[in-house]
Amino acid sequence: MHPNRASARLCVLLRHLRCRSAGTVVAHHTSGVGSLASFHPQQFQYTRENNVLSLENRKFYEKNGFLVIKNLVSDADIQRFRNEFERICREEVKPFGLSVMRDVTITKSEYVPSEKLVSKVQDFQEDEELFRYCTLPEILKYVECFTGPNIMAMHTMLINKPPDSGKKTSRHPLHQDLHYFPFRPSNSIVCAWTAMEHIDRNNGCLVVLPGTHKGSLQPHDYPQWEGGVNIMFHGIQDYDKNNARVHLVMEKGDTVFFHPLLIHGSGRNKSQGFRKAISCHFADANCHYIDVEGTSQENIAKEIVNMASKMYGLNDITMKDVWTFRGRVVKGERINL
Ligand SMILES: CCCC(=O)SCCNC(=O)CCNC(=O)[C@H](O)C(C)(C)COP(=O)(O)OP(=O)(O)OC[C@H]1O[C@@H](n2cnc3c(N)ncnc32)[C@H](O)[C@@H]1OP(=O)(O)O
Ligand SMILES: Nc1ncnc2c1ncn2[C@@H]1O[C@H](COP(=O)(O)OP(=O)(O)OP(=O)(O)O)[C@@H](O)[C@H]1O
Ligand SMILES: O=C(O)CCC(=O)C(=O)O
Ligand SMILES: [Fe+2]
Ligand SMILES: [Mg+2]
Repeated sequence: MHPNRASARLCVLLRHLRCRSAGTVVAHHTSGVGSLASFHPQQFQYTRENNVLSLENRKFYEKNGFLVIKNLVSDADIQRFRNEFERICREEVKPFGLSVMRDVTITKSEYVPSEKLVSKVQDFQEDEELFRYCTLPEILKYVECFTGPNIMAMHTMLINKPPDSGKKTSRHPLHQDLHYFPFRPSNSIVCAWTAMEHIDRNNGCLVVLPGTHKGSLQPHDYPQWEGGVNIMFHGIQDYDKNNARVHLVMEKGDTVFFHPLLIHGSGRNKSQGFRKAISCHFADANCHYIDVEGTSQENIAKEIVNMASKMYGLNDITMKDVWTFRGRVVKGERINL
């Protein structure tokens, strides 16, 4: 799309969304505890009752901040996501709003449209084929246990972790996703991350620090890595090195649901293949925006807002605008976000 047309479209959209949200009554969900939770002997804080999670599942998530569901997404769906990703890389389609990221070691190399030069695509909310992931009933069924029935898909990514160039830039530093999000409460946000192939320590699996979702949001910044760091890959500067690290070995279709405060990252890809995963962050539509000015999130907010302003040639964009623009309702109604 021509950049002027794109920014004109964005202006109209933002005006519309600002009007809409101005008239909305703010109704906060104060806790993640569902109405039937009181029938259980223990109180749950991070999950809601809806007859999908077994008691064992719920206890696991409450304690650890993540839950892996095996074989949740079909091979046929994953093949469709792969096909569409390849079409995007070959520039056969250019979904509105989508960002294509290359590894930091090759950002200055000549641009050839190829899957081998793309490390991730982000914000595919306007790509019907990839966005199907965020609407799959088998995914939403689980998401609802964390968000409740009004569900927004807030942030979408397909990660194509490249074989490491030798500079270790394929790592993703340990971080909490909440660092990027100007909405709360955190217990009403969940990430779904689906392995698109077998993923283990060799090709750079997810690494999680179980139980860290019970802590608070930590300050994040670029790690001091000799070989360079990818843009916006902030990490926690000093996390508890004694905390157990768990490497999540996953098969194609396996899906992990995790809390936005859970500290996680991913290791180097030592294989020759491009390790693929697709993910979406969902939130309860009742969540509310917060002002991150003066908080530890200010550094990333500045980067995100600058990037969006550059992308659309607009200079009065706010963090709330960026996230309002990215968000899509996938179940129930759009409320505050
Ligand atoms: C839990 C969620 C975590 C999240 O990630 S939340 C969302 C935050 N991230 C985003 O929104 C990323 C959105 N995308 C972008 O910022 C841009 O698309 C992106 C990746 C910079 C590419 O920009 P383009 O304009 O398409 O490409 P370009 O090649 O002209 O680059 C613009 C400037 O950025 C630099 N760059 C691109 N990819 C990089 C990388 N991987 N690491 C470090 N720097 C990188 C590039 O060198 C260029 O810099 P300069 O202008 O020449 O100084
Ligand atoms: N020394 C370190 N300091 C800070 N973060 C690290 C360090 N080493 C690894 N990490 C981060 O921890 C996570 C997992 O690392 P992991 O040890 O699994 O991968 P790796 O170091 O790339 O590979 P491996 O240890 O299997 O050779 C990643 O997010 C990585 O960025
Ligand atoms: O797939 C990965 O390597 C993890 C990415 C991640 O945690 C993120 O982008 O927030
Ligand atoms: Fe993350
Ligand atoms: Mg290591």
